[in-house]
Amino acid sequence: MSKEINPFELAQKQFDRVADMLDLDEEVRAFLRWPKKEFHVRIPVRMDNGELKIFDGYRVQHNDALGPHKGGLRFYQNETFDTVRALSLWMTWKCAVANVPLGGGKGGVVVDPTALSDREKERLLRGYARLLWKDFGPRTDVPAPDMGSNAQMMCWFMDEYSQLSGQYTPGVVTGKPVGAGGSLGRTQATGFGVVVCIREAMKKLGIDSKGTTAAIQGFGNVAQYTATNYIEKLKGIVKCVSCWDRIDKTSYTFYKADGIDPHFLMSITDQYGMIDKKLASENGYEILSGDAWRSLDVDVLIPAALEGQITLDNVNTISKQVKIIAEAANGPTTTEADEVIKKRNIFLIPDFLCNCGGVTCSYFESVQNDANFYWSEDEVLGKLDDKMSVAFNSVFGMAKERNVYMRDAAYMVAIQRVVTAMKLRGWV
Ligand SMILES: NC(=O)C1=CN([C@@H]2O[C@H](COP(=O)(O)OP(=O)(O)OC[C@H]3O[C@@H](n4cnc5c(N)ncnc54)[C@H](O)[C@@H]3O)[C@@H](O)[C@H]2O)C=CC1
Ligand SMILES: O=C(O)CCC(=O)C(=O)O
Repeated sequence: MSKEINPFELAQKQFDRVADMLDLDEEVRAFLRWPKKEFHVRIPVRMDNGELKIFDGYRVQHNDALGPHKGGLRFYQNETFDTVRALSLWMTWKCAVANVPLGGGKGGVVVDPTALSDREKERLLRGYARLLWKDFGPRTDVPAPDMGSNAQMMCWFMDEYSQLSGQYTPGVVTGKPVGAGGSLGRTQATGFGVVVCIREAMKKLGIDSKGTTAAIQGFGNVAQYTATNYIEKLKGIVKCVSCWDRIDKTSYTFYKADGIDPHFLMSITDQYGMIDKKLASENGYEILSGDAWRSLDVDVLIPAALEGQITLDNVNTISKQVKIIAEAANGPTTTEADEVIKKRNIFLIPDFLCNCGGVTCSYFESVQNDANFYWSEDEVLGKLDDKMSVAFNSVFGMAKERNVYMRDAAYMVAIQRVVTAMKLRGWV
């Protein structure tokens, strides 16, 4: 997110706006505007060259009225406490809108993971787990992969926690590899869920998905499976994806007028979502500026990389052809840009609804860990489709009933569920 946009202020602004619309009690607001617990740790790591480096790590637990705190652990060089705070609020609303019995949390380590060897990454991850393990647990707080982290890292977390607690505890973390307590379907779950939301939105808008076009920002976990599912399930065309190029220190858009081939691009993309520019260009891809994805003539725009990507400065570059913005990333749109999107009557699928497929599948993983019984991929994705469709339709129903913007409707559904649980538990 750019320096001027503070994501925590954005998350609080979005909440305040709906709190006003719901005429929410002052005490409840005060409770929900801030996280319940916050941790800042300094993690010492012996690097491969013998040097000792200290990394800052955060974990923020926003609300656990509906169940244990839940949310990813990011490894990102520009991480800030406020970004993690914002993301922990959004996790609370995400779990509530998905209707899974979980609360909100998020973690982050200030580090460029691409600059670490695998062994350094393991030491850093285990160091983070050692400092905070008493505040994690299957009934307390359960992390998951997020930007810059992956299934292998979750497995190290699970192992460190299990060793420290003296008990094999797969449910302390989700997004683990299949074969080490992970669930089939988790890798593609977020992108799969994004496409279920787009499918449901198209049904409501009377759009036949076949042949529709999309532009995607990013090409990491979420963007990759959004692209494959958009093409395979909706029979649509993805015109571009994009990525951050850490060698050139800039971003690029990879464009093909008749549609990209995500499987080919995945074969030339590294574990951090960086596409090989040379190989792409040799295979017929046009390499455009990092901003180009936003202004293409497409039906669906899908930010799937970072916070703060659609702002007042650039929202008017969005093509008149765009009918749907599907927010696959967390917090990609500022409140000022929201006003323009509303006026232009572009249908918005808000982030914590659009990308709740990941945490919903994480919930399925916890259920399987508790039962020590594992489901087939079809079973996982079938249940995910059902839950995502219900979540989409509950928000759409609220938007119609109250005649409000989809983001406000998603907040209304989520806040009401969280506040009901808080009241039932006697917290407010
Ligand atoms: N992985 C998951 O299950 C979930 C992720 N999210 C959110 O989705 C977004 C993406 O997450 P992942 O795909 O997991 O991350 P990732 O780390 O796998 O991929 C991030 C992608 O964004 C690209 N990128 C980074 N900076 C960029 C820039 N300035 N311009 C263009 N591209 C850029 C990277 O090159 C990479 O392709 C984040 O906002 C994350 O919080 C939300 C829900 C679940
Ligand atoms: O799978 C999870 O538990 C959380 C995923 C996440 O961090 C997110 O949805 O932003």
